Amino acid sequence: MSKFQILILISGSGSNLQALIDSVAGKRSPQISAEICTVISSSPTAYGLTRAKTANIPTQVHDLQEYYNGIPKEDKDLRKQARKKFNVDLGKIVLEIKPDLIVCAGWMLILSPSFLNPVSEAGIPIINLHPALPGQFDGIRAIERAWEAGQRGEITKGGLMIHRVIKEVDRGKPLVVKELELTKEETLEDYEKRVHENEHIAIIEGTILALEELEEKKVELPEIESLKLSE
Ligand SMILES: Nc1nc2c(c(=O)[nH]1)N[C@@H](CN(C=O)c1ccc(C(=O)N[C@@H](CCC(=O)O)C(=O)O)cc1)CN2
Ligand SMILES: NCC(=O)N[C@@H]1O[C@H](COP(=O)([O-])[O-])[C@@H](O)[C@H]1O
Repeated sequence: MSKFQILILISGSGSNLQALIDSVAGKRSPQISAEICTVISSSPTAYGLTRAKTANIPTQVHDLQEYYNGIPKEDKDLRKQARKKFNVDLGKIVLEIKPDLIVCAGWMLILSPSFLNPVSEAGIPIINLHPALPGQFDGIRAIERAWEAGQRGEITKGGLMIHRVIKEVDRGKPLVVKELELTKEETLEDYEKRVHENEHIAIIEGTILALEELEEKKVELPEIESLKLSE
């Protein structure tokens, strides 16, 4: 029986991609029973591309800056059109590959409805790793912002989550949530290290949960089809 195919979106170092690569290869538990069909990076210099190539995983670069080339920063409308085409084209690339699941593992660009809608219509779920608790620090620099809030005594808990990707950034349904105590004595570097260690576990757990949901849907479908035929 063919294995589920996972497409992974990255933008940087790819340490979470590496955790998924190692899990799929059986080098890290729990093991993901699926294949990584493609890694797409938003940056041509992302070290994650090297990690993927080392693991013989096909890679592509989908660089927003290439879409912005020649457009002055001040030309907001033209840049908006270019960004929309970036999303439309990314959707076409993904639908051509037809993965079963998309994992955002450090993908640092907001995905617009021009991408999300066709992918959703194709029935391809997307999950994302975010280094903050649900509703805590949406967007970028979440680790730093959580640590700073801890330093100000505003919060005592930070953490990270794996969540469904919807239009509203970092507001999709959480699949995995890991809370981390924040103390004023801990340096940002040490907190960041703890976050990353837990991310590498959470991204495997979240991917397995998403695949299990796909499996359940696959099992349900024939039953529904057979019920329809018997009517
Ligand atoms: N529609 C969605 N897109 C994305 C989601 C999501 O939940 N819904 N998750 C993000 C990942 N992410 C946080 O986990 C995130 C990444 C980047 C940004 C962001 O503001 N990016 C800016 C550029 C930032 C910069 O480089 O200065 C942008 O896209 O213009 C927010 C959240 C993946 N996408
Ligand atoms: N908002 C998204 C976001 O901040 N994602 C963060 O990018 C890093 C990717 O690291 P990696 O490239 O080593 O996997 C991770 O820390 C992840 O939480």
